[in-house]
Amino acid sequence: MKGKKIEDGENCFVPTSEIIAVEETDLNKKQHNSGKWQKMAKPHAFTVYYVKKARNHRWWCSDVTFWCVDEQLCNQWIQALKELLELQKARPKQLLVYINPYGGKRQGKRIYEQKVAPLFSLASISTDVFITERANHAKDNLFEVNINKYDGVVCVGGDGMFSEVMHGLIGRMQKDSGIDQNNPKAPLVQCNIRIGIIPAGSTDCICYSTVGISDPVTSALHIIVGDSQPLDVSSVHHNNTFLKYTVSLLGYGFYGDILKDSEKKRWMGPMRYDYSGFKTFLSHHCYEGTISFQPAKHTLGSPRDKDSCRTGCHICRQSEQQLAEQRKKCGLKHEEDEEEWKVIKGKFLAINVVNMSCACPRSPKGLSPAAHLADGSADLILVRKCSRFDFLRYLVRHTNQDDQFDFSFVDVYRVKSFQFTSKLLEDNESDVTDIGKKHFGQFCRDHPACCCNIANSTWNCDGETLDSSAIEVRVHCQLMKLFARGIEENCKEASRNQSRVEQLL
Ligand SMILES: Nc1ncnc2c1ncn2[C@@H]1O[C@H](COP(=O)(O)OP(=O)(O)OP(=O)(O)O)[C@@H](O)[C@H]1O
Ligand SMILES: CCCCCCCCCCCCC/C=C/[C@@H](O)[C@H](CO)NC(=O)CCCCC
Ligand SMILES: [Ca+2]
Repeated sequence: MKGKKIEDGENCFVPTSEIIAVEETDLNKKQHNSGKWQKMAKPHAFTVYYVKKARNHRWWCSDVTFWCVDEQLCNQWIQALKELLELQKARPKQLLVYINPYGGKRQGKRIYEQKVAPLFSLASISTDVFITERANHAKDNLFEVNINKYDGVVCVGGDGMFSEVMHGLIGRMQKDSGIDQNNPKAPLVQCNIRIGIIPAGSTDCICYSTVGISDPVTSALHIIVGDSQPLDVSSVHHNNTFLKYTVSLLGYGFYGDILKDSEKKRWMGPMRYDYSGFKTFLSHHCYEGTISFQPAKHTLGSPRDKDSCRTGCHICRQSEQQLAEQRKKCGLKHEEDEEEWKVIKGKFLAINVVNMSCACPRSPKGLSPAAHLADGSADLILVRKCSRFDFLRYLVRHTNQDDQFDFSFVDVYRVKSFQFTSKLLEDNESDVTDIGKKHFGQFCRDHPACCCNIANSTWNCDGETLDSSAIEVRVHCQLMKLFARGIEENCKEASRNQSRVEQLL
């Protein structure tokens, strides 16, 4: 925390919504050997802790101390400011915190204890902290806990840990409402308990794409001020069996293969993705199959838009209104969907379905820079078979400002539902007696030199592996909420204005 001293004639402007706490100042701890109040016989003081916005969407906690001789006046100020804070009804008072001690660089516990817990305590937030001992511990616990006691759930970890907590919360919500998750057409019940993400994983793409930075203090402050960001969630089914939910990337081929390989190298920490990424790039496998999807006609945007989803996004707001109208009309009844399906067959290096941009420190604009957080759609990115050099050109564009969709071998669609069946499964279903296929080994029969893999790939579902050669995906508009506000526009400008006001007044 940084301290700030306001000298005579100087003023400070902070909106109440960005005040973290107000406290009487302990004069024994505070040095007051400079300034006009130094001459005060018996000074009284209070400190206001507030959000300071820095560059690149980073927030930190700053403070300013006010001094006066009149004790009563000082107390009146403290009281008045505390009353103003009480009016901030969206702020959480009681949180349930899950820490994955093994995510990312295994720093989750330290990050929480050193950077986050002191801020929660400053903001008078009570917490029940649960350190996980195994995978799915948090998810299982969410089915047992008295959830109504909490104003939110915080997960300290990476995308995988977030996914676990999300599955626990959504699953619990459906169970309590008697909704069968195995029915792919069931209208799911919205989850109103917000999730806060304290990034301590390897990619932290969900945090980065919803806050604009992967920084534990920034995320803690978004939780404290009670931000709320709705989020689309896609459900993944196979043959009327629920498999998983996804909010960031559902990827087959390249990203699935990276993940599968990297799971064996967890001991490497976040570096495992670089190692497996390089290996998978060299292997250059493509996969054959059939894709069907329903275009998302209800939303105004397109994946080729130049504008990205930002705080208060009008496209997401419009989807929210549509959702509310639909609920009024049909309640929880399933609405028959007659919309057309498009079918594409081919050989692909990567099939990616993204519910959000998937921006992360490795790729600051993400896999689909114009994807929206809460518009009820996902972007389907198809990377067809191409040369290694072309695929590298495509990948490099994830790291610079060039358009990664401007390639003849890349197609992108905004969809509301999607299906995939691998060629292998189609062949097995249509011709189970074709023994030659079973004996031919792993690679393409027609072109042994080509890299088309007859074996299936794996799905990368928010960083968790999922093996299924046929899936059915459906986007559920704004199924859940995060303690975030989306990425703020002109953050630098905002921070410059704040400091200008501070200097001027
Ligand atoms: N105590 C635990 N021991 C082992 N695994 C755990 C434990 N707690 C949670 N997990 C599992 O660890 C997996 C990975 O965790 P997490 O997402 O936090 O880190 P990561 O994979 O390094 O980061 P990212 O997902 O951002 O790439 C999750 O699937 C989660 O279910
Ligand atoms: C020559 C330079 C080429 C550089 C190419 C960089 C491309 C980076 C794109 C990153 C996209 C991340 C998508 C997010 C996926 C997460 O749900 C998942 C879980 O955390 N992470 C990964 O699968 C980890 C995926 C890691 C991929 C490397
Ligand atoms: Ca979306």
